[in-house]
Amino acid sequence: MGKTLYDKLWDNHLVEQREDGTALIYIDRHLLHEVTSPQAFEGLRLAGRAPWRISANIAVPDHNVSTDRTERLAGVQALKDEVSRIQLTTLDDNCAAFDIPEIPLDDLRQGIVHVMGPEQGATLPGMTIVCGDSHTSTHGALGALAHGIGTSEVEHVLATQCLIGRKMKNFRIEVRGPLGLGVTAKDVALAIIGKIGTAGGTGFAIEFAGDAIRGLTMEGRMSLCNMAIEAGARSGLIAVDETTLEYVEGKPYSPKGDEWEAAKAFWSTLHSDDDAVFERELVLEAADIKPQVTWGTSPEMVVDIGGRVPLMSEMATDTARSGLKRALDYMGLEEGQRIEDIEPNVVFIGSCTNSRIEDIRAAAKVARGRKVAGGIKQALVVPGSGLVKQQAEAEGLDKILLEAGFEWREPGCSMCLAMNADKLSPGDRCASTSNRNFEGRQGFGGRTHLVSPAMAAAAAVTGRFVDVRTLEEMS
Ligand SMILES: CC(C)[C@H](C(=O)O)[C@@H](O)C(=O)O
Ligand code: SF4
Repeated sequence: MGKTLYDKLWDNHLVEQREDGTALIYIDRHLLHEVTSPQAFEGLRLAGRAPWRISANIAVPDHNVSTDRTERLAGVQALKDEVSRIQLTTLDDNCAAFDIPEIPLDDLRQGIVHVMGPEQGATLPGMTIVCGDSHTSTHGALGALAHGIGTSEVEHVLATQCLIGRKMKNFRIEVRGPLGLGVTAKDVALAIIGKIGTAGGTGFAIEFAGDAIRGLTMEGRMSLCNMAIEAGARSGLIAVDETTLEYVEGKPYSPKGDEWEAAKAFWSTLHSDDDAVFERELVLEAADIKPQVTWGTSPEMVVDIGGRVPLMSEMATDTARSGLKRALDYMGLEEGQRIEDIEPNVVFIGSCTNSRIEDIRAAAKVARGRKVAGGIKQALVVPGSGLVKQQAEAEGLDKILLEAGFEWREPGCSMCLAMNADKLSPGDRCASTSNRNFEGRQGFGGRTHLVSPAMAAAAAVTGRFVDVRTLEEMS
């Protein structure tokens, strides 16, 4: 019987399979950030242990960093927020004490851990990759087995380079046919979650397949795998192809010379066999996927831009009715309200879902020659890393965005979650390219609508949600 891509990656890293279903797997790459590493380092300290394989680790600050240029230039010690300052200095101190390679805050390569990894070639096909962060699923876009771990597991991986786990089941989601103009990987991710729900992928590793997926750039593939966790799956995967190899070639940590040739030959085997068996399969037609907007407090509360908020009468059960009521109350929306009548007052373009160069290009394309609408009090564009920022500036994208009235910030998680100075105020309504719209996610009382970068930029320049495909430049 053939193997799935996930089966191959699992088997290649299996150290020991136990009869009770648990297994020990070897971890090739461990990414660290400031939020989930302090207790792990403390654990090592208390146990008198040292990291097992120093070179497998790479750390970067991202969640608590300031995205304000002046504050950034002043350095970590000058950071106004005390909690953030402690988090960041603790990461620096721990990396220094345990010899862990760290990309510091003032380094051009600094950025959101899930943007930095692939960019540096720290993420490579065929690897097992973990990080104390649920969006580690992002890295599966390169044909790696990648998932988030908890803080105690961070300590375990540091100490042993291994992880105890259970094999997941295989779920293939095939998206057939080309995506329409103005429809992006983000829309595919949201449409899938709208269909299967936030628990639809629980217990599975999802392999995204089909020509719509093969047609995505690496940036798009990362956006999609990033959101596998929002569909309940700890890992998202995409088979290695020419697009993957082209992306990986020449990255700082990528193999070179003969090693590159050998790696390439091996990586080319990293796809599901024709006769591989998936426990669950789903097929979607790309032509049916339109730009998506979430209206509620879970990523599965999502509709097409042309759609409307559900009606109470459409809910089948009392639980569904009270769930809808609660979401509508929090979001300040009416049942049946048209999405195109919703007016955000904040726009956030960034996060590990959508802060790569192609995302900034998409936003700038919509912003070019237009102005941020009067009702928008803040429109932030936050590149995912210093390298993305540099590339965008080389292409003049910062100028286009600034000209239109957007703010152009320093890299970090920013307004994706309220762990730094970029926050929504109670009642703010944000068109956001991030991945979670839970209550309070972007700040206490803040309301989040998840969209693609082009849709967020369109909302910024029109002051309401609008089908980006109807804006002149896109047609
Ligand atoms: C802080 C971290 C543990 C968390 C995660 O695991 O995802 C964060 O990145 C998030 O997006 O909520
Ligand atoms: S950008 Fe958001 S989702 Fe991604 S790692 Fe940071 S906080 Fe988590």
